[in-house]
Amino acid sequence: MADQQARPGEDKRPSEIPVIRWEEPPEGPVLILLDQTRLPSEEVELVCTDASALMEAIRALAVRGAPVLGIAGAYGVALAAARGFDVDEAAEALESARPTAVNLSVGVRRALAAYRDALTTTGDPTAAATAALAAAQALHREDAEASARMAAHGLALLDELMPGGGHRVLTHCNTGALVSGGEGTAFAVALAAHRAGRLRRLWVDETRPLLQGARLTAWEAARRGMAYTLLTDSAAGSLFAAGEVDAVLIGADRIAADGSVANKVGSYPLAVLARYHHVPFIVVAPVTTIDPDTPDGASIEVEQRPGFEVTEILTPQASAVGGGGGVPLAPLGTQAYNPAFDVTPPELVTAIVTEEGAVSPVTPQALAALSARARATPAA
Ligand SMILES: CSC[C@H]1O[C@H](OP(=O)(O)O)[C@H](O)[C@@H]1O
Repeated sequence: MADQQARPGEDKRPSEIPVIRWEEPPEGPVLILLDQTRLPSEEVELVCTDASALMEAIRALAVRGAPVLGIAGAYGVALAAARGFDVDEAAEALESARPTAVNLSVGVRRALAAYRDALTTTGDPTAAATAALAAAQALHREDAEASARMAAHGLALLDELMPGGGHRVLTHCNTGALVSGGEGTAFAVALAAHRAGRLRRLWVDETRPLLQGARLTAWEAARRGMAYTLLTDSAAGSLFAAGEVDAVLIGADRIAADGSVANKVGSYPLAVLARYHHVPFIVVAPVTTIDPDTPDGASIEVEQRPGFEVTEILTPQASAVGGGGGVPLAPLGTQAYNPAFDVTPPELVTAIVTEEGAVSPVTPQALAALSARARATPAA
């Protein structure tokens, strides 16, 4: 098997284009995104001038991944305020763009609260717009700091579970710098292990149907000089059976109060495989992904996506929202089942790693204590 070998010393961010950035050209403020639907073949900027454009970008997964969705949602509220649009309408539209990732709502609501508070105290829409932007920028900074802390806690857990290093880690979907204000969540742990010389192999699930693993994680791992190997999702089982996986590291889009974890579809089968083969199944996510208002896994709304994402290979020209135009993989008219996420019950989760530390076993009480600790920790 011709695996990619580690390239010590090479350690570059995924792109020279930031994943998300706010700019204020003379014609008015804009939110600029690195269009993730065009990666890895093209590094293209997507300029959003209003919340509607940002909502479409979120729906198309041009910007994607729970933590950065929260950052984007907050900037979207600031954009609407700065450009004089109806802020409440913009907030509602942004929150509806993708229902499973709780961070989107967290970011939108944080900027909206800042806007409303400032408008109440000053009566000045400009001051309120400034407050919304400050909230988005603070969230952006905090996420970068949280990513670094998750990486450190996650590596410490890997070393504790598997003393001696040489970790062979399997990951699913994409959880690197493309989903974060920093270096990501689960991927950031693998990157920390690589930098410490303790990552023997990163197994990268391609992650059908939108191929976040093949298109994005493999690309990030290559830029970071990591030793990685791409595999089809269906090949993961044989890797476990061959004893080639020491741990599974995945992200999360929403963690219910009971510890149920919603994440990219295909995560739950990995949890079952990990349990059967006695391999740690580790979830890495910021505390803000823990949603105390969602009691259990059955309460999590799982986003259902269009069938053409399964029945077609989407070319850069084929919109991931408009649909069609891709290369058919199935007979025309084929109906497809396409949940974007699945839910893993807490009993299959070895640990949840956050910026406040790791929780294991995963219990409602431990998660509540973690959230309380985060609230008590001063923001960056
Ligand atoms: C840790 S955020 C990344 C998270 O988001 C992905 O979903 P999507 O690509 O649809 O935004 C996937 O669930 C990842 O684990």
